[in-house]
Amino acid sequence: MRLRNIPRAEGVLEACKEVVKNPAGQKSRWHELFQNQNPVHIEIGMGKGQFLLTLAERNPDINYIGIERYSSVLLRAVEKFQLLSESPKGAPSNIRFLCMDARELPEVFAPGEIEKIYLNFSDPWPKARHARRRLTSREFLSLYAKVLPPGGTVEFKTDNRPLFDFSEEEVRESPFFTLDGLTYDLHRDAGMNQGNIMTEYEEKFSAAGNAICKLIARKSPSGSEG
Ligand SMILES: C[S@@+](CC[C@H](N)C(=O)[O-])C[C@H]1O[C@@H](n2cnc3c(N)ncnc32)[C@H](O)[C@@H]1O
Repeated sequence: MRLRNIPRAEGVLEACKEVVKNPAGQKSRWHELFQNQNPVHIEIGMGKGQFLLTLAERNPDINYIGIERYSSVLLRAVEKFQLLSESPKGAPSNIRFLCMDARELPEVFAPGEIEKIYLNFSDPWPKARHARRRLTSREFLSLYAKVLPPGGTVEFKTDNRPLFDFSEEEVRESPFFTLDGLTYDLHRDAGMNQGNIMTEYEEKFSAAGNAICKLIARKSPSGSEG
């Protein structure tokens, strides 16, 4: 996506009460913010928000937090949310938005505070020297292990086969996670595709004929918290 941080975005995000302005101040208190004890699921790199908004509408008993590091991109998701609010059906009340880098996860969430992490069509960072920046690298997996409880999961989708192969390898070598599911062609895999919600990138790439890969990594009961 070309847009980065732009002044108009800052104003809209500031005014939106679903955008949490001081996420670190909510650490250990996310249930208070949602005013219920429902599980919290997050999407990192939520982009324009179609995936998480649909999930939130379908699952009112789960709390969702969309994380995006660029305000210009988060703006698109928030505008989608605001359009829904003005529609007769209204917007889901179980969703919040954070403008932050995933590297800050342990400052924002206490150990075990998140039950599921979604990563969809994450940036591939194709150069080997940038491998640590990939959201499925061992560096990020160890951050995820800090905020998930034992049994918590990371679900990752992409059409980028080199990134997917790298991610599978990182999970297999991880001391914190075990591979719990994998497909190289999600849309033809009845089991893994059940309840699948397409992201904006998924719609674009599958329309172009690309197979979508998906893996599920589960935090081991014995795995330490990174
Ligand atoms: C290729 S887009 C995919 C958007 C969306 N998930 C989809 O599937 O349509 C990846 C998004 O992840 C965001 N992103 C990348 N690294 C991030 C990080 N470390 N923390 C938060 N967001 C990140 C990017 O800004 C971008 O919006």
